Amino acid sequence: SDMSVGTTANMKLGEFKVHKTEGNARRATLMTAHGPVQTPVFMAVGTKATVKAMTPEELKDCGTQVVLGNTYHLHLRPGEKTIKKMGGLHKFMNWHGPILTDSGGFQVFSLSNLRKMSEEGVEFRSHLDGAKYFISPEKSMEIQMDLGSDIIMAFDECLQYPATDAEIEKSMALTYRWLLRSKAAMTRKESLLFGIVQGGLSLEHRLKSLEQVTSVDLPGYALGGFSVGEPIHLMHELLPNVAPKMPAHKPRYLMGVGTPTDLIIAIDAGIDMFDCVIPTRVARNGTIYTWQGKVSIKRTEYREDDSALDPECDCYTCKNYSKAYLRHLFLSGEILGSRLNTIHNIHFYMKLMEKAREAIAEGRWAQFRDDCLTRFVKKSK
Ligand SMILES: Nc1nc2c(CCNCC3CCCC3)c3[nH]c(NCCc4ccccc4)nc3cc2c(=O)[nH]1
Ligand SMILES: [Zn+2]
Repeated sequence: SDMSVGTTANMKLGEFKVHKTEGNARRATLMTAHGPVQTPVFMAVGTKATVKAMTPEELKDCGTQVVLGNTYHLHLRPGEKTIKKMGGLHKFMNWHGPILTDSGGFQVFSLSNLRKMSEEGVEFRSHLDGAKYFISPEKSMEIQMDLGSDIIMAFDECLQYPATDAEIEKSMALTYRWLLRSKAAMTRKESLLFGIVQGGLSLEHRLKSLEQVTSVDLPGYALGGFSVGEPIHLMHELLPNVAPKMPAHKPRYLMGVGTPTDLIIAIDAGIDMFDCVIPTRVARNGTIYTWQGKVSIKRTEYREDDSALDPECDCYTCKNYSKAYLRHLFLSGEILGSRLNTIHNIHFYMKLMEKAREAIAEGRWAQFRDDCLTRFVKKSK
């Protein structure tokens, strides 16, 4: 499995070692201050210093390697200065593996009632109590460094969809200037700064932003501006024309993506890292991902169904509970229902990535890709 690619001993901080490729897909290892990350990797979203409904031990048991923190939320509550005083985010949330934090820009645009944008940064009111805040590239770096993040995202502007060519050009130019300020302000040597490529859904602008952002020497690069309301096929069509053009020996992170099908398509295009709230969010709403497609646990047909969520899954939930019981918990609004469904969905996503890593390492990625796409796009029940 993951050790088939040999040892990660004597890898330097930030080193990205590509062990095997098959087409654009690659099996690699990224070394962080909190240990190696085996890629392709799905990273669990822990917005408010917790991956909702799961303990760190359960995350580890499901194969989680990296947890995401949220600069915007943690800045508002409890504040990065408090978390720093408590020993940093790893100690605060008792997660001692790698942590990646987003830079907060995307969250400001999607959560707060924005007050005003300027060259300097973004002024906004908190979605919690309406208090006024200001985030800039410098402030975002300060917050992420105070949190003790292993992978820090540059402060960018994520354009909504649709956007005109003029809006795209203006925004990606600002994102580039903010990247230079982010790099100048990120002085924490244990942290890896990733740049973010924008450019909307336009290949021409994507390649221009790619050229600008990758002209800045950084340990990794992300694709932002996707999964922002565009028809998903547009992203599927653009990825194979953009991802392979990103630096081959640096990690490629597709932000905010996605469903199991999205992950398979993106790995095939050359993406290494992913994050999305889908597996945790839809679990709490009773939607379960399985190797036979999606299951909606509330369906009446499961009322007396004694079988596991997924006969092909070996997670704690599938080994110990029936669909009937999980349907009962969901309909009763029981907290245990959220916990058990989340454990399964996170385990499924992590197992999907583990199988993808093994398939690439063993030269059978094309077969695995096609098998997954057949399984996942089958109608859901
Ligand atoms: N800096 C930055 N972040 C982006 C993010 C946030 C990624 N998760 C961050 C975690 C850190 C903590 C919180 C999240 C994105 N998320 C999405 N789509 C999510 C779409 C989605 C929403 C709800 C359900 C399913 C899909 N597109 C994104 C684009 C950008 C971007 O350009 N720049
Ligand atoms: Zn399971």
